[in-house]
Amino acid sequence: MQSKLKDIKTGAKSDVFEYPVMESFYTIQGEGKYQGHAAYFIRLGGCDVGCHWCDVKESWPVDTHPRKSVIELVNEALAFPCRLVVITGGEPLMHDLGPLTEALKQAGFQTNIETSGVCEEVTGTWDWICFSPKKFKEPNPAILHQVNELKVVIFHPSDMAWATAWADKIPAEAALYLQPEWSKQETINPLIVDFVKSNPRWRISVQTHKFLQIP
Ligand SMILES: C[S@@+](CC[C@H](N)C(=O)[O-])C[C@H]1O[C@@H](n2cnc3c(N)ncnc32)[C@H](O)[C@@H]1O
Ligand SMILES: Nc1nc2[nH]cc(C(=O)O)c2c(=O)[nH]1
Ligand code: SF4
Ligand SMILES: [Mg+2]
Repeated sequence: MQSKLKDIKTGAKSDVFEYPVMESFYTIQGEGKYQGHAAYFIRLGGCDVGCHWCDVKESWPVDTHPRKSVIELVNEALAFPCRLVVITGGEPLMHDLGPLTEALKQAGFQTNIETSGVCEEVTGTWDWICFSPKKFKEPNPAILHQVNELKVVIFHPSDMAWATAWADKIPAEAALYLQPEWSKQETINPLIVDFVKSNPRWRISVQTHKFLQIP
């Protein structure tokens, strides 16, 4: 295990650097480009974006979750056969993800992130950034040029124009997804089906893990 990495801000050794962890679990990525891939998820605590339809509101507090060190998190991930880690939350970019992602990469993991892009700074070394902007809090524009996947949740028909305008702000090769808000599929699915048939650069992402009844 690596023990010489230092956190760029605090100088703390990465193996003792700690994060609030709501949960971590081995599952199948249910959404977006990596849907269907086995992945180890690390869900960090803390989010102040306030989406009223958020499906993991228990993640919002930053102080109530047990803290785990980089070395613990990497060792837990290494216990499973896949070498794909997804860091999510909460809003994971609330934290300095440099030490965690550097250690994960040194251990041989692909590092993917799920983020709203709301952060002071985009930290971490990423193989895949899934950017899911929200109307409720402006993302940091610094993330835009690094985006690999845009995945916008559609709750109301009026979200469509807001969602699709983001495509002009990110790299042309980014994968584009519309994801129905889980409780609104009856009204939203027909809309996004028609939209993608007319705009085939876009794709649909449904939360397949919920249909499969897995974490
Ligand atoms: C829980 S969030 C955590 C990561 C980050 N805070 C974000 O919002 O991207 C993970 C993904 O779930 C999506 N999501 C959250 N609640 C949802 C819901 N009720 N229906 C559909 N997607 C949802 C988010 O947009 C995001 O793409
Ligand atoms: N299986 C599974 N796939 C996911 N993709 C994004 C998720 C998230 O909450 O960030 C998620 C999740 O919670 N479970
Ligand atoms: S940004 Fe993500 S974690 Fe935060 S409230 Fe919205 S969906 Fe939930
Ligand atoms: Mg989820």
